[in-house]
Amino acid sequence: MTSISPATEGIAGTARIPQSKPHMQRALLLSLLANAPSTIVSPAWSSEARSLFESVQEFGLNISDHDTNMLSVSGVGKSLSAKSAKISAVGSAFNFRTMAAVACLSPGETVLEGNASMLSRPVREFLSFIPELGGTVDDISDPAHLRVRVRGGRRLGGTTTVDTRHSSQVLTSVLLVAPLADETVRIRCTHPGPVGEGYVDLTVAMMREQGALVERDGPAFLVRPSAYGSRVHHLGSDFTALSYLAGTVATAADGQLTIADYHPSLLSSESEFLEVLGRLGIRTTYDPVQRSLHIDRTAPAARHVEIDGRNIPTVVPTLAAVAPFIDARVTLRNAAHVNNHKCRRVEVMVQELRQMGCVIDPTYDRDGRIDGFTTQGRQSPGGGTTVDSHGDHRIFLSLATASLGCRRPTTIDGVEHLHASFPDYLDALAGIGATVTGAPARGDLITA
Ligand SMILES: O=C(O)C1=C[C@@H](OP(=O)(O)O)[C@@H](O)[C@H](O)C1
Ligand SMILES: C=C(OP(=O)(O)O)C(=O)O
Repeated sequence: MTSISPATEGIAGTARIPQSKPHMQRALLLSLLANAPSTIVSPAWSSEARSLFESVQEFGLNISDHDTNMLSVSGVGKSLSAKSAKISAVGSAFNFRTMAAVACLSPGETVLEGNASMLSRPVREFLSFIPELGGTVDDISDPAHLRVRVRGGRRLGGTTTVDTRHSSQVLTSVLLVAPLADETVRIRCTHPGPVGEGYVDLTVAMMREQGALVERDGPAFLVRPSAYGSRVHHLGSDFTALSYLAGTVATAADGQLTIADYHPSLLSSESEFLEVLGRLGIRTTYDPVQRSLHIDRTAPAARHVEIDGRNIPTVVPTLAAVAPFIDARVTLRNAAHVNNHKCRRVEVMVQELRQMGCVIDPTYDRDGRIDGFTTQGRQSPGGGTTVDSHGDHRIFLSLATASLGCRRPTTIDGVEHLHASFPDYLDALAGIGATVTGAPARGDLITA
């Protein structure tokens, strides 16, 4: 068990964060689907990126050169075929959904498998794009695994309707493979403004950079047959990883931080998050020459800071962790979809923060679902307890952020899941002055 002590002396120093996981995953997929060589500069090797890397190799991605600074590969374009019949996405819904879409392009049969956490997420009932575009899909799950068998279509194309209320990832998955269909693909979204829209915009931007012909008209997309060309991918920084360190500027007794080698990404969710931090009184100042991001504390922008969680799903748990330490009321709404993740992230954060002694209440949407949280001003929670990260890296990271502001050390289980997005997190935390005990050796973290 890992224990994090109160940061009564404050935090200070310089830290580094990983490159963006969403960019890395898209870069791997686009590299497979490209007809030409691609290079990923400073690849971001989280366990989820590694697992996707293995999957795209199964479909034919070829490595030409690989060291810590550079990954050079060549893709197969439309000539996809799975070498092995089985692809494992472990606990990553992004990997499962995107690989299901990729399997649609492959003439053979592919079995995709995910762990038990994915059985309770909106994954299997949202694969109807496969038959709508001309492939077939059978659900062969058992109680411990989500498992589907996908067979690609002879002639892919047509119209598919995507439900965009629960996740943006299905839309991203269909979009990514659509240029390689034989005929034009039309995608109709059930609702205007998908949740996590910034991620869809990132998908479209990266597709266009590689030559895909994508048009958007409100909730409708039209993708014409086109080829993905060669690309050198420079990944931005991972703003969700940033959130856990930026949050410590509010939760620790005092302090300021510098993030070295910070590269703003193309994600609109990132700029939205930095704007929210500013309103909470966590100021970020970017120096484009030094490529550093300085973070310090100022006063919140209002007595009641209201946040819309729709486009910033990954940082909703971080904001819940930070809210009890802000000198203002904080209310975050429109985040019911964040309960569709590795665990029911909003509900779990409210529950575990209460266990640590925080006063935080859930908010409800019109259908009576928990859609956010509200706090009433700066608190001094007791801590001194053990909390559960529910097997979810983002919950561990968020609870660790809150732990620095408690009066007694907090023990958090699930450190082994940090590898999913931020393998060097504990070193970064120790480097800014936090006291962490019981941390495992790096090699003991889960690697896939
Ligand atoms: O496309 C992506 O890379 C992601 C999309 C979002 O998923 P949801 O729309 O399911 O929240 C986000 O939460 C996830 O961490 C990454
Ligand atoms: C993107 C994430 O999860 P998933 O792919 O499982 O939705 C995440 O937890 O960072």
